[in-house]
This record gives sequence, C-alpha cells and structure tokens, in this order.
Amino acid sequence: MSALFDLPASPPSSRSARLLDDLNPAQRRAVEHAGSPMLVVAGAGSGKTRVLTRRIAHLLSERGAHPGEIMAITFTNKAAAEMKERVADLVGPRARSMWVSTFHSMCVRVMRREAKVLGMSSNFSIYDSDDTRRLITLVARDLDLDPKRYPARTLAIHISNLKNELVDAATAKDRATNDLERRVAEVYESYQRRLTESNSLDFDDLIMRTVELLQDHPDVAEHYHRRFKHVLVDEYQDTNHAQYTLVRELVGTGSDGVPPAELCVVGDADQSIYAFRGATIRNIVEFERDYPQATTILLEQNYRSTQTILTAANAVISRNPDRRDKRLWSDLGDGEKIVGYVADNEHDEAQFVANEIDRLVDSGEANNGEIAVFYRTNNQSRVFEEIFIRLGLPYKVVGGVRFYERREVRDALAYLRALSNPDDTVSLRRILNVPKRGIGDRAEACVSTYAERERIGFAQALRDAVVGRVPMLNPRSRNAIAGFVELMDELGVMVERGDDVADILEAVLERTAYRAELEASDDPQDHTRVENLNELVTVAREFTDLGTAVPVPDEDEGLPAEGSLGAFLERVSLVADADSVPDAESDGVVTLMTLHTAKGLEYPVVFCTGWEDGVFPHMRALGDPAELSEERRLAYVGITRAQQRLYLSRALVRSAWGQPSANPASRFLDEIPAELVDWRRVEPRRSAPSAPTSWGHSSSSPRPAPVNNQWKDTPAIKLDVGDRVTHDKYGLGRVVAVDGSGPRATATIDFGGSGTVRLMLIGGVPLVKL
Ligand SMILES: Nc1ncnc2c1ncn2[C@@H]1O[C@H](COP(=O)(O)OP(=O)(O)OP(=O)(O)O)[C@@H](O)[C@H]1O
Ligand SMILES: [Mg+2]
Repeated sequence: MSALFDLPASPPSSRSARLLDDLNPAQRRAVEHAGSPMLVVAGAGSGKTRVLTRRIAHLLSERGAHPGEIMAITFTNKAAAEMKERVADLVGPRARSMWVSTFHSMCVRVMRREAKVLGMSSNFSIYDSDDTRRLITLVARDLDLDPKRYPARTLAIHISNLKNELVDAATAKDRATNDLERRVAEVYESYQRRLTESNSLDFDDLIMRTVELLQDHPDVAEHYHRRFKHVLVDEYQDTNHAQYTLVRELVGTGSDGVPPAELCVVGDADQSIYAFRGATIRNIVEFERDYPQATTILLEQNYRSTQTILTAANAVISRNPDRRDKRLWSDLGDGEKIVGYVADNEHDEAQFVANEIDRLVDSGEANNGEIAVFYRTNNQSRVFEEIFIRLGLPYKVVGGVRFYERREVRDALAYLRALSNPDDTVSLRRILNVPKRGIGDRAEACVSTYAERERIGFAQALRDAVVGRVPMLNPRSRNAIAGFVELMDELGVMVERGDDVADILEAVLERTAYRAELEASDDPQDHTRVENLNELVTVAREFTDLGTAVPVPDEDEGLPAEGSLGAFLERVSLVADADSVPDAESDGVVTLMTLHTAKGLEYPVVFCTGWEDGVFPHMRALGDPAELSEERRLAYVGITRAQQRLYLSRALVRSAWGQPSANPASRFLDEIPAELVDWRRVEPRRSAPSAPTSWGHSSSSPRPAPVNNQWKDTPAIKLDVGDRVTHDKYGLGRVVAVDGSGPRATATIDFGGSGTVRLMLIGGVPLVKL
C-alpha cells in the first residue's frame, strides 16, 4: 500500500535506521528478535515500554506484519491509546487497526464476537464491583446467609480470587474444606447462574470466560491463532494466573497446525504491586520455565532519572529479600539532591508542597504539567486540594470518588443497560422504582420469586405481572409495573432505531421525570446531581460525535458499532482511574494520584508524600513481610517516576479517622543513603519545639499556621451563595444557601461526598472561605 511496505529489508532502510537509531544494543536486539518467546526484564525507566512500541513499528515496517496480526496488551486504556498513536507516528495511520488494549478490553472484544458460542448474546452487560455486590447480596439473601457473618463484600473478594485462579464453582465446592469456603462455593454457584441469566459478565469473568472459550473451543482458538502472529504484553509482572493462562492460550502451541505466535513480554519484578488482585511475580520469574525456548534480554541503562534518584531507588528495593539484583545506571549525571521535609502535620506538608511548586513554576524550573504529587491512599488528596484551591494552583486528582460511581449517574446508566440488554436483572431491579413509581419492595419480591420459580428472566416476569400471572400482586402495583414496562418499550424503540446515545439518555431523563424531580427538590445536593446528569449527556454527545467520525474498520465486524449504545456502555464500564491522567502539554496542571496509579508514568518533578510508618508502608503491612515487600516495591515505583527532582516528605502528626496520630518516619526513608538527601526541615528536638529552626529555608519564611488554628479568633464569616469553603471536618464545599444575619446567620453548604450541612456562621466555626 504505502511506499513504506515496499522498502527493501536489507540494506537497512532509512526508516529502519530511524526505528533503531536511538536504541541501545540490548534494546535493539529486543526489537529485532524474531521467533522464540522473549522476555525483556529490566528496572524502571530502562525503556521497556519504548522497546515494545518500537518492536511493533518494526514488525509493521520491516517484517511485513499486517496490523491485524498484532495484539498488544497494556495496563491502562490510556497507555493503549498512546501506544497506538506512537506506532502510528512511526509507521502511519494503518497502525490504528491493531489490537492494542488492556486485558479486559481485549476480552470484551473477543467475547462480543464469540458470545453465541458460549450461549450468550453479544449485548451482554459488564458488571463492576458495585453491580457484583448487589447481585451477591440478592443471592446471599436467597440462600438465607447471615449478612453479618458473610458480608457481600467478603464473598465478592473470595469469588474474585477464585476466578483469578481460574477455579470454577464446581471445583470450588469440591475443594472447600471449611464452612466459609463451602458458603463461598455455594454463593459462587448461584451467583454464576444469575449472571448467565442476566446475560452479564463480571470483570473477572471477562478473563476467565475468554480462557474457557479458547480452551473448550479449538476451532475458535484456531481462528485467533491464525489471526494473531504477534502477542506483546507490557507490565507483565502484574499479570495474574488467569491473564497468564490467557496469554498462553492466545499464543498457542502449534498443535492445531498453526505456528505459535511470537510472544514478547516486558516487565520488572520489582514493580509488581497488584498482589491484592492476584498478580504474581511468578509469571515473570519463571518465564523461562514456562517457555523453555525463551530468550531473555536484560536492559541496564536507565534513561529517565538522575543517578541520585536511581541510587535512592536501588537502595530501597535492595532491602527486599529473594530478588534478583539488577545493575541499573544512568548517564544523566547526579543532578539535584533529593529534598526531604518533615512537616508538623498534613496541612503543613501540603503547604510545603504548594510553596515548592510555586517556587519552581515562578523561577521557570518547571511548569505545572511536569509536576506530580503521590500519596499512598486516595483520602490523602483532600488536604492538597484544599490548599491548591486556596492558592489557585491548577491541579487534577486522578481517581477517588469517580464520576461513574455517583448514584444518579449509575441510575441513568442502569436505564441504558436495561435497554441495551433486557436480561440485565441487576440494572432492571435498580431502576424498577427509581424514580418512585409505586413499585415497592413487596411487589419486587413477588415478581422475583415468580421469576425464580418459573426459571424465567426478571424482564419476562414483569410482563407476566402485567397480565396477572404473578400471584399476590395488588392491582396498584400491577398498574405501576404496566406503566414501567410500557415506558421501557417506548424507549426500546429508540434503541432499535439506532438513535444517538445522547438522545436516548435525554429521553430517559425526560420520560421518567428523573431530572425534573431532582430539579424540583430543595435539597441542594440534588442540584449537583442534575449537573452530573447533564455532564453524562455531554459525555454521550461527544462519544457519538467522535464515533461517527471514525470509520468502522471491516475487521471489527460483529462489534457494537462505533458510537452506538453498546459501544458507549462498554466504554464507560471499562474506564479506570489511570485513564484520566492529564497530559503534561495540553492540560498543564499538577497531577495528584496514588502510587499505584503512577505506575508506568514519568514526571520531571515528583513529590512523594506521607512517608510515615503506618501510612506508607501501610498499617496493614507492618507485621507482614510479604506485604512489606510489596509496599517497598511501591516505594520503588514512586521514586523511579521522577526524572530530575524528587521530594520526600512526612508529617509528625496526621489525622486519621478524625483523631490526630503521631507517626514515626517511614522505614523506607532510613533505607535511602543520607548523603543523597537535603533535609530542608527535620524533626524539631523535643527540648525546643518552638524555637526558630536552623534547617534550610523554612526558617526564613515563617511557616503558615496549621489550618486547624486559623478559625480560632475569626469573627462571624461572611458568605454568599456560590462561595467555596473548606471545613475541618467536612472538607471542601460550596455554599448553596445563606439565611439570617449577624450572629444568627447560617449557611447551607454542599460538601459533596460528606453531604449537605447547615452551619452557624459564628466565630469559632472551623470554616475557611476560599
Ligand atoms: N535508548 C534510549 N534513548 C533515549 N531515551 C530513551 C531510550 N530508551 C528509553 N528512553 C526514554 O526513557 C524513558 C523511560 O522509558 P520507558 O518508559 O520505556 O521505560 P520503562 O522501562 O517502560 O519504565 P517503567 O519500568 O517505569 O515502565 C522514556 O522517556 C523513554 O523515552
Ligand atoms: Mg513501562
């Protein structure tokens, strides 16, 4: 097609030279290697991801591979999109038809095509952890399990672990040796049956069922073996057993007459941080045993970080037992020393970070988009947000309470899901009486009992209810159900017609009066809900516009059409925190995220905060060597994100569960050689806690008083509707109403997740106007 594919393979074309030029010899070998399975194992920032991208480009441009023959797996959807773009930059737009995705997206794709083989229909719903918990709650209730003894959450975790190990319900039952395991197996079995009846898959099923598909249907497996000649996996250290097996099944053994695909996996055992999701280092450590012909390539040069940063990272990770030592070096020079800071409390720590960002930006040493702030758990972001907002510092928090987890957004999506997949019981039951339409719990129970007894779906049972087949249902409920069925049928027409998702969504909000009800409410939180729903409509509108602009490649036959309702639901089901990481250039904001989310990324300036024993390493890990090793790997990931400047900070006192607690320094700090760190402020000596300090610059610029004390002497605060405030207990909020005056003045404030609270505006209220 393009001239590119006509280029002679030898002597090396200029394009080939370009693809290989800026690689070191080991990287080049990994890019050019052909045939046997290959493992590229190397420390952080050594170019593993770059090798993977280059290898794909090289396959396309030098080895005559067709984009359709390539499957690459990345850890996030965002990384997948970037990799595709990067390859397209290198070899042209044809690259866009490759399969580059996360394990989950890839499996959805396979399952949609092959649903019929498994007796499912291709419009299946994807259940996230919340849907899963709802369904498990229903199942456990049916089985008369005591929810205190067997909380749905616990059952869900156990079932998920079994699925990650590819253990099905029958096997779980056989293997069960104690009461809990027997109960779990019992719930698992019914849960699985209910999922099938609902034409739904949970997240773990996506992987497990794809493995089953390939193992039980050799013809299907052969199709994929013929199709994919190259399988590439990034972040291989974080694969779990199910994903590992999936890779093996995709690659094939050649027993069906199709040569196995060329496999290339890249990873770093020191960065394995998802053991709680079943990820196992074993997959990378024993690669050579799993694939006896394997070639292993080590990369030792780090291109990301200064030697100082790298030495610190190596010093920390070297404390982990049972690891293969690596020699990772950088020729970027020593660079700046690491900056350390001991804060009085978390507010002081955040203030230090903000001041330092200000200084870096003012002096032109960095811009906001080049700076990231990491912490161990999502709840630590709040203090940073408060101070950043007050200072007008542009930032974005990745993760936390997600848009798609909000109640109203989930309700609206449940309508769409029930319309797209009428068998989806969880969605259908969620919206049955939302907004209230007179179908109470009792009526719902009658319908569900009837459905169970007749072994029919909930949707069909609702129809039967309308014609009087469901016993014990009073006429009022029957009428209400008839109204609901009629409404869904009307909306269903739009879906059949292929109307735009945004129009269907608008119709849902309109005809159910969902939005009108919220608009009429005097609860200010309901107004925020309206805004969220409008935002969802915008998302849907953009999705449609984008979808219709992209032609559907013929290889994607059988998939939900781009821009369709099915495609939209798929997209929102698979979004993950890490997909919303801002882009340095286009967004230009400081990025706040957990250490887990930071994996694979890099920033010129990194603040690692909250390095306290009990915070990081996490409390849970303190007495558990395996967990402690995992936390240390997390520290290694955090440090190695930094390119030029690294800050490490901790607070002497931090509020946890509303109580201030004094935390000792993180043990990881002690593991970093002292000469690498310039401590701007250290722990004050007990004898003179309030004397001016002599450490670094903090003594010359008086530190701000902690937020806690700022309100002490304030007179009544004057607030107006729309003002943004921060409250010691409730966090950030927006004023939605102000009543009374003088000492009687009150404000009603929407604190988002903390709810809406009415507060007296007298002196002493721990409230600060931003
Ligand atoms: N040969 C090279 N020459 C110049 N820069 C390189 C080279 N190899 C990699 N880099 C750069 O080094 C940085 C780190 O590379 P990359 O992200 O691929 O490393 P990685 O091994 O995947 O890291 P991680 O373990 O954190 O995922 C990137 O900015 C990349 O562009
Ligand atoms: Mg990488």
